[in-house]
Amino acid sequence: MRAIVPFAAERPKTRLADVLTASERRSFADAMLSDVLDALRAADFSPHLLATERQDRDVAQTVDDRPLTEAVNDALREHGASDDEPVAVVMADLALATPAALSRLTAGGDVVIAPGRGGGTNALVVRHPEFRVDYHGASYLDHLRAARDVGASVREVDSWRLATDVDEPEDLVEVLLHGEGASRDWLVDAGFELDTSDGRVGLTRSE
Ligand SMILES: Nc1nc2c(ncn2[C@@H]2O[C@H](COP(=O)(O)OP(=O)(O)OP(=O)(O)O)[C@@H](O)[C@H]2O)c(=O)[nH]1
Ligand SMILES: C[C@H](OP(=O)(O)O)C(=O)O
Repeated sequence: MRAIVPFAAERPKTRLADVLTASERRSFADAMLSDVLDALRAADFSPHLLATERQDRDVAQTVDDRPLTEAVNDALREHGASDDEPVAVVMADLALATPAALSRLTAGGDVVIAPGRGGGTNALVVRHPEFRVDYHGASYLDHLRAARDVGASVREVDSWRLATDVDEPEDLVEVLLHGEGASRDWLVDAGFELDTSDGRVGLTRSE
């Protein structure tokens, strides 16, 4: 199954600005993208990058610098999502995604939704030609509504790994705890460590 992977290349992960510089955020976002592409390929998806600028990677890609929703909807239109040719949309910041978790997206449903923590939509499979995305805000709720409006059935994938998109500094703790790939390695190389001194596990960084 084709999997569109949207990727904001120039100023990614601004919500991590308190703990990472702009160039570190670009480099870390790139490591997360590697993990997502690897996991998708291992789960037999064909990834297709939808990036705001061309990426020096061996992957099919479309460059589109418009906002996320417009770019994804155009890609859905172009690829013509249908029952015969479903199209997945998988975010590039799912650093904990495993092939097993991603494979759960492929079971039936006109629209399959893996919600993100905090109201977002981390992964979708679209089999209905009229379904369109509307990201940001509580996009999970907006996508349920959008599916209902076009008469599409919805199946939800309840997956902690797919629900954990890496947006805020506290999400880096989850990557250190549970990551298995380039994103975790990047954090370790950058000097991040778990802080288990008090209450909920936190994050420290060595100089
Ligand atoms: N193609 C494209 N992808 C985008 C765009 N904005 C975000 N994305 C991607 O969509 C996914 C989810 O986006 P966010 O969690 O908002 O990521 P972000 O924009 O890098 O992070 P913040 O600046 O902290 O909001 C990630 O895979 C981003 O790379 C965009 O305008 N165009
Ligand atoms: C793109 C957006 O991501 P979030 O801001 O929730 O990480 C969403 O899922 O609607």
